[in-house]
Amino acid sequence: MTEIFEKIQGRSGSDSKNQYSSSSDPSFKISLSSTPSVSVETAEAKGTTEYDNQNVSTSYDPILLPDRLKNVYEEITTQVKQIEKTKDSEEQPADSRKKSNEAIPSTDTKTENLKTLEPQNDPLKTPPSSHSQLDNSFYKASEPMASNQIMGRLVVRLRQARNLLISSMHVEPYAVINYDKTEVVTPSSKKDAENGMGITIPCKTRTVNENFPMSPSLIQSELLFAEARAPRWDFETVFDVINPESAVSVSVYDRLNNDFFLGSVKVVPVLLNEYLNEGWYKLEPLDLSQPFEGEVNIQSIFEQSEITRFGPEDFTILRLIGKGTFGHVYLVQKNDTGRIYAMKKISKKLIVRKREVTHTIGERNILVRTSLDESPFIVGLKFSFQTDSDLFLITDYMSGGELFWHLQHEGRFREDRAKFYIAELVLALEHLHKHDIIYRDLKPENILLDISGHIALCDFGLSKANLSSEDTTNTFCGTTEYLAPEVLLDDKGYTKQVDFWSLGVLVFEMCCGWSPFYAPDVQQMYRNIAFGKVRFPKGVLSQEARSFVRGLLNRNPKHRLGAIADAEELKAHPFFDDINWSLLAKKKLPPPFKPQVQSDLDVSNFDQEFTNTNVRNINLNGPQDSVNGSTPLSNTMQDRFKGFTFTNKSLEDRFEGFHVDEFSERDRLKDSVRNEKNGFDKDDPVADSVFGETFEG
Ligand SMILES: Nc1ncnc2c1ncn2[C@@H]1O[C@H](COP(=O)(O)OP(=O)(O)OP(=O)(O)O)[C@@H](O)[C@H]1O
Repeated sequence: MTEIFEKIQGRSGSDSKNQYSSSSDPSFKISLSSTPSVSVETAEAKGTTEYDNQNVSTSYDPILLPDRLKNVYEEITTQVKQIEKTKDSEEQPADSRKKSNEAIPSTDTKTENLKTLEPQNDPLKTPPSSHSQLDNSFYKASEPMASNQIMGRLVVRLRQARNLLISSMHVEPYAVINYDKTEVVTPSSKKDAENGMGITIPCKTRTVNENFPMSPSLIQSELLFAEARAPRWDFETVFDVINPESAVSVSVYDRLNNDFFLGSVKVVPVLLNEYLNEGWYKLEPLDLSQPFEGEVNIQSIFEQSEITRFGPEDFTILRLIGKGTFGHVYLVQKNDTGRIYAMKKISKKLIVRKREVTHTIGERNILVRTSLDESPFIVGLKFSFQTDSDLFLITDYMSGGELFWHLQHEGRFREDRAKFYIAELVLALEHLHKHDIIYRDLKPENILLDISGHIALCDFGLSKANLSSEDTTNTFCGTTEYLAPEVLLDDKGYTKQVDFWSLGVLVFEMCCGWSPFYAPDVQQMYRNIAFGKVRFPKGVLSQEARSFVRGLLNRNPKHRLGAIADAEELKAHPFFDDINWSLLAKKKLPPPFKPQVQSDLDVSNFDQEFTNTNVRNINLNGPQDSVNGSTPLSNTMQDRFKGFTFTNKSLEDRFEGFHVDEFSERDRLKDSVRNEKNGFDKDDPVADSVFGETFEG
């Protein structure tokens, strides 16, 4: 990978910022997409220019281009502006363009004179973020090519930081690099001595009072402090590019001081083939009103790929990390980029046999939908494909493991830690509900932690899409302990409110260490859910937390917290008084717990029962277990899986109104529960009474 940067830098013949990389090869092309859109050859070649993509608009800074490309630049700019004009005259609203970079590179002495060439109101220019005083010389194609045209690799290199705001020289800065929900952790910074690099001392530390010259030991400690403020990583990683809107975000922490947060920055790279993005980017603090220092040097290069479809042969299985009802989940490595993912392999025969085809296609569709959209706290789908016998979902690997795993190991969480997870879950549910999706299977096993300790929901196998706020559904599904009473009892069906009930169960379980309705016997558990009292253990939950749980565990869904204004109501509850929702949504609130993860390949947060399994002989291209057998599925059956493969081509969500998987057990169960409770009227407002430590929803 280093070679790529060296190649590019070598070509441009300089190390300066934001250089356009040109080749000495006269046939070198600036190509904006794999299909003919804007293709410009260099002066030495024919010089033909083709344009046909109305969506392309970009801008280059001519000062940054080698001389021989300046003409080309001018030609592009003129043509692009013409395209823009045409678009404007077609009455496309100017503000329909997406804002791009959330951060801008900072200027340094070298780039100071390379300031904006375009007028401030140029729509192609990224608006500087309000809190930054720095100039912006970083552009992106404001309306990138259709997403199906952009597939490739983004090589990102985090070189170093400078002027970090640290209080002592004893630090071990490392960074978490995130692109399109894929996270990578760098090792701690290298000492400059290891790099053979000299170090620079910031001016202010060099002021010397002539009457009191600095002693050698003072100079030495000044030097060490300056060195600590400018850690060097020279770390490279490669990401798969699927969503052209995605930003590279870099967050710097201090490993030595309890993962202390030293700032973060977000940059949307220019996705032009082999274009070198480089700059010093100002780090942002959590609280933007505070003065803050620190910058990072980030380079990235996009390499376009011709491949638009992937299959099992493009991945290598490394470990088994989980088993679900319909298949196994593996830690895999993508062969071309080396990127690590989780691969869920689902047996077609098994889902046909269990009449779960619609749910499985539904899961894939919801993941596609949430992946193409900025969905916080939902595991990101990268690829989906199929063979004759199996379906495959490739998602970002959440190396922090299941919340269940941590809860099991720690017994229970402190309320502030539980609150953090619940708050992120509220945002995840808010997002799903806004998209008319009910999650229906909220439980600690389906809540994963990423490398930083943020949550990500996985397993949308039971989710139901296309259900607006008034709509009801009545499939009997979910995990017993978390089932809302109306799922058991209400013939008219249930609504999104079932997710908030499960959330109430979760808050209780996280803080108290057991589930409020748990019973070893399932029938008893149903009875507890329908009629049981909830007992709060003494001194565990604050008043606000109890009130929050009571609000959620209200048996009448019409009176449940969230019934009127969905997640907004939950967010406004006093339990969350100390949560800054906008910072939380941007993942800028530091998680209360950071999972121990040494590298991308670390599986220590998963059950050894899975991770110790030998996976060497697994054949992803054919049936491997007895359930698949050897008889192939009929063509009619295979047809039901059409559309599962996700190539990031135009998204045609095919959410069918489905009504499958009714458990025959359901009616029997309802009757038994009803018989127990004579006269229970589900429509009655249920008294929210609390008797000391006990309440009935
Ligand atoms: N992206 C991921 N990163 C890390 N681990 C994952 C990921 N996806 C799934 N897992 C692990 O695999 C387990 C099973 O995955 P999942 O719940 O999606 O499978 P399932 O077959 O739908 O399971 P279930 O039977 O519970 O419905 C998860 O609980 C988790 O431990």
